[in-house]
Parts: sequence; C-alpha cells; structure tokens
Amino acid sequence: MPALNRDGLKIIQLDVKDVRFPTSLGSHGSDALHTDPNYSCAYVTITTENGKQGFGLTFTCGRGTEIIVLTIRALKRFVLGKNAADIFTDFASFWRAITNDSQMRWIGPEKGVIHLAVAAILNALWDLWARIENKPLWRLLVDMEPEELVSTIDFRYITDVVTKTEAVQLLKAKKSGKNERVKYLNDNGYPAYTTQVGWMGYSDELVKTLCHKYLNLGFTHFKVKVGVNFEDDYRRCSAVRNHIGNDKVLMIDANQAWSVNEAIEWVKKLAPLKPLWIEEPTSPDDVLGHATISKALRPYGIGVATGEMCANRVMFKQFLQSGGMQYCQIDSARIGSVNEILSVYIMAEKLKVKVCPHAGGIGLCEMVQHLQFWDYASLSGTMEGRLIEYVDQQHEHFVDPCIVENARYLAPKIPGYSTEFLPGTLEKYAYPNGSEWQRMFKEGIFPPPDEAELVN
Ligand SMILES: C[C@H](O)[C@@H](O)CC(=O)C(=O)O
Ligand SMILES: [Mg+2]
Repeated sequence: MPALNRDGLKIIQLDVKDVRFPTSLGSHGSDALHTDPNYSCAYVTITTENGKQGFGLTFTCGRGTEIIVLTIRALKRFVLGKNAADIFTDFASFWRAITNDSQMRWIGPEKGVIHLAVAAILNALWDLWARIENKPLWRLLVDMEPEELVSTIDFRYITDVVTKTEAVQLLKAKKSGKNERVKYLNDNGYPAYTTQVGWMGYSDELVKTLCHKYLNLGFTHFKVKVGVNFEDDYRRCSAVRNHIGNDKVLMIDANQAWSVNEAIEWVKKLAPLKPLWIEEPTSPDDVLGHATISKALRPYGIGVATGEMCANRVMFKQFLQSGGMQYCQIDSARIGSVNEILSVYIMAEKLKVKVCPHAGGIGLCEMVQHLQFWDYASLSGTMEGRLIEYVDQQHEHFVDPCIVENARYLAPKIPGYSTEFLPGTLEKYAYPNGSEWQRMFKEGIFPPPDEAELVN
C-alpha cells in the first residue's frame, strides 16, 4: 500500500466512555459463572487534527468497566500528540511501547485489565486506519503485502514457534487464489453458529422457541451453556438435541466451571448427546489441564475449544503447542487487538488448529467477522470446520452492524472496524448518567452505583 500522507493525522483527542446495557434483566449472555452479565464496554474515540475519527472498544460484564476506563485514561499519553501515520508505519514498535511501559508493565504484563484497556485503544487505531484507507478492516488486511502485514506484529516471545520470515512465507503461500476467495466472501459470506438458544438463565420454553427460531433462520450449529448442575445440563442439552435433530451440531460451553477431572467425568456423561466441542471446561490458564481433558475426550469425538479468556499470544502459543485446544477461539477485545490476534492466527495456521472466533459480548461479532474474513482470504484459505460465533444482541446500537443472513455473516462493506456506536446509544446507555440508566435507577430496576464506581 502507498505510504500514508501525515498531514492532519496528529492525534489530538482520546475520549473514553463506560457504556452498559441491562442484559441481566433477561438473563441474556448468562453462563455458569457469569450469572447476571450486563453486556458493557469501555468505548474509545480517537480524533486527529483533520477530524478523522476511530472507534474502539473492549467488552466487559458491567461492574469493573470503570476500572478499565481509568486504565485507558492512564494510557492516553502513548497516543496523544502522535501522528497516526507514524504509528501505522511502525505499528509493532508502537505496540511494544504501549504494552511495555517500564512502570505500567508491572500491573500486567500483557494480561487482565491493562491488556483489555490496550485492546480498546488499539481497536480504535485499527478502525481509524481502515477509515483513512477507506476500506472495511478485513480489506485493509487482505490488501496488505505479507511483509507489511507482518510488520504490525511484535514477535517477541513467539519466535520459537513462528518467525517473521515464516509468517511471510505462510502468507505468500496463499497468495494464489486470494482474489477468488475475496469474491467468494463477497458473494457468500462466512458460516455462523448461534449461542442465542442456550444462555444459562433461559427457561426450557424459551430455549425451545429459540431453537425453532434459529432453525428457521437456517442455523445448523447451536451452542448451549452447561456446568452448574449435571441433571439440568442433561435435560437441557437433550431437549436442544431433540429440537434441532441429529443432523445438526451441538456445542457446549462451561465457562470455566470445573476442575480437570470433574470436567472429564461430566462431559463423558454428556457424550451420548454428541457435542462437537466442550468450551472452557476449566481455568483459562490451565494449559496442561486442557491437554489432559482433550486427550480424555478424544475417543468420544469431543474436542476442546477455548480462548475467549486466553490472556495473550504466549498463552495461545502454549495451548496450540500442547494439544490443549482443538478449536482456537480468538477474542477481538481481550488480547492486544489485531496486531496480536494476527500472530495467533499465524501460529494456529502453522500448528494446524482451526480458529473459530469468540463473539459473545458487545461488539465482538462486529469485529471478529473482519478477522475471520481476512483469515479465509489471506491465510488459511479454508472454511472447513470453522465458524464464527453469532450472538444476536445489541447490534442495533452500531452504525455498521454485522449482518447475518441464512446463518452466514455477510461481508462488511463500510470503511472501518464496524465499532462505532450510534449517538443515541451513548445518550441512553452511558453509565451511570445515560437517560436509560437514570430511568432504571429512578424506577428501582437497578440500584444506583456506589461511590467507588463513580470514577467517570
Ligand atoms: C458472559 C458471556 O456472555 C459469555 O457467556 C460468552 C461466552 O462464553 C461465549 O459466547 O462463548
Ligand atoms: Mg464461551
């Protein structure tokens, strides 16, 4: 791609907002451990001197968003006054700088709150870059030369698995056929699965209604939450299996509910219902535990999926190398944005692990579609055994929402990373002063926040 003109691209403002939706009222998004999530995010807007803007977010479950907002404010100094063109020209060095401040790295490094904060800022920068280039993010990535794409990645800690040179070779190997794959994506989109039928707090009646709704919408893959009580799980999963039939695919997600041996025993007893994968059976940090579970469940034809809470590329490296994950669930808002996620895709490609992105959260469907589209066009070149999660919530709040038709994500067409909220959404759902939150406090639907939460 031709070099960016630096004129007007000095970053003069970075705003951050705490935005929350009252999803816990309907148990939407609930699972074994996150029993009452209010789908929320820290929402960043970056503005340049010439008025260009980039929007980025990181997903949260409600309380705690204010801590990420504070952390983003503490990281502003890495962005303000910089020229965006300089950042994009040597993105890997900028990434290293923002993730490795000599004092702040002590509160990470590259994990937890500080990495979520970094993700929101970097997501806004990628959105800005794609808007400046007037392309949807996936096309920005697809149109980059392999060397250029790889120049955005910090390879520190992963060169024992993949070097920069190998990454370039992997991308070059898929150059032929790329235009045809882009056309295929534009014409046919990318397959999706639904999690919307099986949130933990949903009644049996609602699960039945939703199974039929999503079957009618053309879905063939359905994910159900498990992990609180075995008898309930067996009953709910059997019901879903009956509703969807034996020709459709069932996945189950425990959201870290079990210890390793408990996971093995529990899932073996669900094996007659033929789940394709068990997702997050145990602690997201227990690499060898996941490998043990994978080995024990292999004879039952059940794979292990994980990644939505995988802290960074180093943890992914361990999971990918150890046989701890058969389905790699990159998340667009937990690790260090596109830069770090590309490195995970590249390691997964080299180690032959399928990537099926996680999207249960606000804005995640909007973002991960771009990444998986790029992967098909430029890296893996295949959709076999791969799907993008689809969670049917809060899309109406985005300027450029993802569109899923006949169980396929349609190719995003509008410039950017699809991360911009509508102005009315911020007016209503900014926390705690948005008009909807003020109404809900007044009506006693939620208690107002206590002192500690009022950092905004
Ligand atoms: C709290 C979130 O809704 C989580 O349950 C999402 C998830 O695990 C998934 O989509 O997978
Ligand atoms: Mg999950």
